[in-house]
Amino acid sequence: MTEGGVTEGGVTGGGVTGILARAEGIAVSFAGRRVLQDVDFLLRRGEIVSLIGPNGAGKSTLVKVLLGLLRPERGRVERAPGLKVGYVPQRLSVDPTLPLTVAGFLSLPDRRPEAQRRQALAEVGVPQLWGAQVHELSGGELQRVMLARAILRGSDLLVLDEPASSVDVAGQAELFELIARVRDRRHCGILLVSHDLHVVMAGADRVVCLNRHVCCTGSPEAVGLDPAFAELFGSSARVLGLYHHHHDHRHDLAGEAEGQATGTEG
Ligand SMILES: Nc1ncnc2c1ncn2[C@@H]1O[C@H](COP(=O)(O)OP(=O)(O)OP(=O)(O)O)[C@@H](O)[C@H]1O
Repeated sequence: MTEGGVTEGGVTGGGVTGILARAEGIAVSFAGRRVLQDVDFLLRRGEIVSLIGPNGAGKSTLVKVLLGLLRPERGRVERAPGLKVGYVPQRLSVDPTLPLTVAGFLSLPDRRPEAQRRQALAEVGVPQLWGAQVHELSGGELQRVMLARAILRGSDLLVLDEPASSVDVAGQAELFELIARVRDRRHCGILLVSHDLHVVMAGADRVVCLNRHVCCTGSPEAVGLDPAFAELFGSSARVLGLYHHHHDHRHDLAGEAEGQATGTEG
């Protein structure tokens, strides 16, 4: 039924290549409907990559494939041996009747020394939240606490789902500075997943623009100027400037590509 393959020993995390995860030729269908087609993706240690695309573009599906939570119908996935992934969700549903402080939450599922927990909270800029109740945190605070938890667990790869959705514009700039600092200090790979094009401009090393296939990829500047990006994001993309890159396919009304994509890894 499937030709998908997952290899855990094929790449050297933090070694010669520094590749944390790689996917090649990925295809996924749900109930006979193709949601990913011929997708290549690469993430290296020390890199911040933004995976962007409109709602339903297949971003979460690709992340699940990369993390080994979903087996692709076609293609190949490789992960660095023993890769530790820290997932920072958009929000977390916490039972408000369950008292749980941030300090306690940082020790889930296994206990961590207080000094390490305090240091992780300080590293993400919210040391004052130590005694706060998790269910009372704002969206932005919760994301920082989740980030602290991922740091504490020594994650090699941090995946942040819609990182900018719960914070205002000023908060977003701060959050992205923080993400860059975490990358510099921990030398982990960071994958930002978003349908919000502003995330593109927020300090990623590389942007991958997905709409069932990789429409364009490269530096934020190059992607911001790509007509494929403009086509996906409409008029809001046009404020980003001029186009210089060619896009040799169009999307039909169902979002399917007509013709060939030429997106290459930047
Ligand atoms: N388990 C599933 N069963 C059936 N269809 C699914 C399943 N998971 C995702 N899909 C469909 O696959 C498509 C891609 O979904 P996916 O969640 O990957 O998109 P996304 O880019 O992450 O979207 P968003 O930005 O809205 O979160 C959507 O049309 C979705 O309805």
